[in-house]
Order: sequence, then structure tokens, then C-alpha cells
Amino acid sequence: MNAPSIKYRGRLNALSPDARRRLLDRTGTSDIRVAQRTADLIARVRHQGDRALREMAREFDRAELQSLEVPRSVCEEALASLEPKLKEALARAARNIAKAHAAQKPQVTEVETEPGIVVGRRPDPLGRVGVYAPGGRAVYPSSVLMGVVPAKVAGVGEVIVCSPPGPDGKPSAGVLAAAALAGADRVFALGGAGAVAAMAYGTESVPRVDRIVGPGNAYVAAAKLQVVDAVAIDAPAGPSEILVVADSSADPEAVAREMLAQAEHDPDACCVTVAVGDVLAQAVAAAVERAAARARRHEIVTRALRERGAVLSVDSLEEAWPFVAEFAPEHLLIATTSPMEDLPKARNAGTVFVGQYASVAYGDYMTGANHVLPTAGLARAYSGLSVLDFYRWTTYQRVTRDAAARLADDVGLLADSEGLFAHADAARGWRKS
Ligand SMILES: NC(=O)c1ccc[n+]([C@@H]2O[C@H](COP(=O)([O-])OP(=O)(O)OC[C@H]3O[C@@H](n4cnc5c(N)ncnc54)[C@H](O)[C@@H]3O)[C@@H](O)[C@H]2O)c1
Ligand SMILES: N[C@H](CO)Cc1c[nH]c[nH+]1
Ligand SMILES: [Zn+2]
Repeated sequence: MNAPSIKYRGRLNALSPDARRRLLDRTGTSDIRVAQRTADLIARVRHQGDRALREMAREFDRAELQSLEVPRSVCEEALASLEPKLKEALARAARNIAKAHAAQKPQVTEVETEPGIVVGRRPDPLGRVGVYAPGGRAVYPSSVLMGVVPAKVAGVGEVIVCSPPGPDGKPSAGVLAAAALAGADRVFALGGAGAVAAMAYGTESVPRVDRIVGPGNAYVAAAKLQVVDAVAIDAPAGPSEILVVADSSADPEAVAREMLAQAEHDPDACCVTVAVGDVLAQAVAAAVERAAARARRHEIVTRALRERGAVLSVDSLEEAWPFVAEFAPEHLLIATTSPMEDLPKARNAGTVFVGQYASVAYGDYMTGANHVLPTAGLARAYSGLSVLDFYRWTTYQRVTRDAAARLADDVGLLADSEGLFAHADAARGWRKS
């Protein structure tokens, strides 16, 4: 096997403006070819419903679908047949996710803005959500848990799962087992843009949902962005990313393991290390190349590192933080001497792993934090999936008779100034003469 090359090497501040721009730009989802292909697939589902979904399963997943839906009993059987240690590990992950997300549950707030005027805000669980769990280059029972468990913690009315079928016409046994374990209400053997379109607009078999959550490849991420006229989404959670910030306390082999772990998701994955000093950067790059040469998912890892991999050096940690904020990685690993002191300096990361023992793999599966995270630099404004994604808010206001009288004149004045005279009349109706 050939050792791969890493696309960007050298000093961070010596990158040409063009190279820096290309390194920062991971917007595969807005790639015109992906966007157009995705739009065509969505249109096919809107016009042809289930027929289009069956054709897409044939075309992309090499699956003949008898039924688009997987009966609940099949999911239960998959859970019952799961190897006991694997079942316990899944259950442990589900428990931690439930615990972490239960702590995020929002409360009703009420504030008296003036005597007799109360403004409230109440979180209402969504009626029906769709969880996408990827299933192309790998299978993701963990993503089923990351979507379904928080939805159930929030009290969502109905949770449906879509995940691509294997050749037998069903998602993997692990995905089905995770769906049963987490309490998903319905499961569909559907992948890619077709699944997203089906959940957004509904088909003969698939009910339309109120919000779609979950990660996926560039087509899935593009599809979510294209259906926002009909449905809410969580965040664009596309091909995986890691940015490691390392100083002399970091073990180069451990940093390389982290780079490889995210690179093996997808040839479009983006894996970057910023190391203090040229010596450490060279040691990390050499460790990455050695690990990639023996990687079991060699082809994917090699492509990811060749296309978007980077190992760059800086003179001091202070040089690294502005780059972190600009890059806005899905995962940030702070492998430094004082990671807790460095944590506040890290802005715009989807999630942060504090210290080199906090492997990203632990968060991917087990810590209880959510692994569905914004990619492509969108962590500048979007946050990772949380229990809050499964609510909508109702605001309300109560006004006493006396408070109405005190509002009447000023509100009347404001309404007059906007030329909205019926509003002024409504306001002045409760004046006390
Ligand atoms: N950001 C996050 O939170 C997060 C979490 C987990 C996984 N991920 C990412 O999820 C992705 C999983 O990708 P995957 O491919 O393994 O599974 P996937 O389920 O996302 O994609 C498989 C589907 O893609 C569609 N597809 C494949 N080739 C296509 C083509 N040429 N044209 C149109 N559609 C096509 C098919 O419908 C197929 O069913 C990876 O990129 C991984 O890094 C991200
Ligand atoms: N690293 C992925 C998010 O980018 C999540 C995941 C699931 N399974 C393994 N990893
Ligand atoms: Zn991962």
C-alpha cells in the first residue's frame, strides 16, 4: 500500500491566501454538481413518491425494496439477536445520551415586564420528527441513538427513522436494534436525498415530519438545506471534520489516531492538526502517514488526507486560536499542557474534546454528548444537536384590566405613527375615562 500524502504541510502563516481559502472551504454541500443532482432527486420524490424512492434504492443502494417500512417486530428481533456485549454497550451509550440530554430540558419562563403585564414562553415538544441515520460507507447505530434518544427525552409525539437499505432491503441489524432500543416509532429503509425529501414532503408510505435531524454525506446535507421551505432542520451536519491543536505535551501517535478516526468516515472528511513547532508537526505528519498506510479503510482515508488533510505548525498556541475560530471545526481536540485553561480561547467549534485523553471516539459513541454536529464552518453560528431541537416555543402575554388601561394611550400613539388606525382603536378601547 502506498503511503498517502497530506495535502497541506508547513507553517500555518506561510500558506498562500489561495491555499488558506481552499483549506477553509469545505462547502461540498454547495458544490454545484451535488446541489443540482440533489435538487433532481428531491423533485423526483415530490412528483413520483414511493416509486422514485424504490428506484433510488435500486440505483444507489442496490436494494430491491418490498416494503419501504421495516416492521417494528423486525427491529425488536434485531435487538433480541444482538450479541449481548454489543447490546450492553449500545444501552450504556443510550443511558448516557438520555442523562446528558435530560439535563438540557428547557423550562417555561414568565416575566412581569410592568405591573399586570406578564410575558411567557413555553416549550412544546414537536409532533413528529424524522431522524436520518447514515448507512453508505459505514453503518451508524450510534446516530440512531443520537437522534432518537433526545427526541424521546423531549417528549416528541412520533419519531421516525430513515436509514439506507443494504442488499437485503433493510438497514443493518445494528441500526434496527438501536431504533428498537431507543424507542423509535417507525423505521424506513431509505437513504440519501430521497429519504430527506420523503420526510420533508411526505409520500404514500412516509409521513411528512415537522423537523429532520441527523448527519449524512454531502448529498444528505445538501438535501436538508434544500427542503427548508417545507420542514425545519437541525444543522447542516455533513462529512466529518477534526481540528487538533497540539503542543509539546501531545503524543504524535495519539494525534495521528484522531486524524485517522475522522478521515475513515468519508473521502470528503477534513482532518487538520495545528502543532506548536516544526518538530512536533513533522512527528505528527509522519505518524499520520504511517497510520494511513496500514489503515483498514485505506482508500477512504487516503483520499480524505490527499484532498483536505493538513498538518501545519505555529510558533505559539496564541497563533492557533484565531485559526480555530475561522475554521470552525465540527470537532476540536485540545491536546495541550493546560487544556482547561485553553478551552475558553477556543471559539466556534461544534464540540470540544479537552485534553488528549478525551478521544473524539468517546464522544462519537459514549460520553453522552451529541455527535450530530455542524460541519463546513457552520459551527460559526449553528450548534450541535441537543434536546432543544425537539421543541418549538409558544410565547404568550397576559394583561390585567388596569394594565390595559395603562397601555392604551402609548400603544395608540405608536399605532397612529404607523398609520394603523384600527390598531390604535383596539388599544384605546380599554382606556379608562
Ligand atoms: N457531522 C456529523 O454530525 C456526522 C455524524 C456522523 C456521520 N457523519 C458523516 O455522515 C456521512 C455518512 O455518509 P455515508 O455515505 O456513509 O452514508 P449516507 O447515508 O449519508 O449516504 C448514503 C446515501 O447517499 C446517497 N448517494 C450515494 N451516492 C450518491 C450519488 N452519487 N448521487 C446521489 N446520491 C448518492 C444514496 O442515497 C445513499 O443511500 C459521512 O460523511 C460522515 O462523515 C457526520
Ligand atoms: N464522528 C462522527 C461525527 O462526525 C460520528 C460518528 C459516529 N460513529 C462514529 N463516529
Ligand atoms: Zn466518528
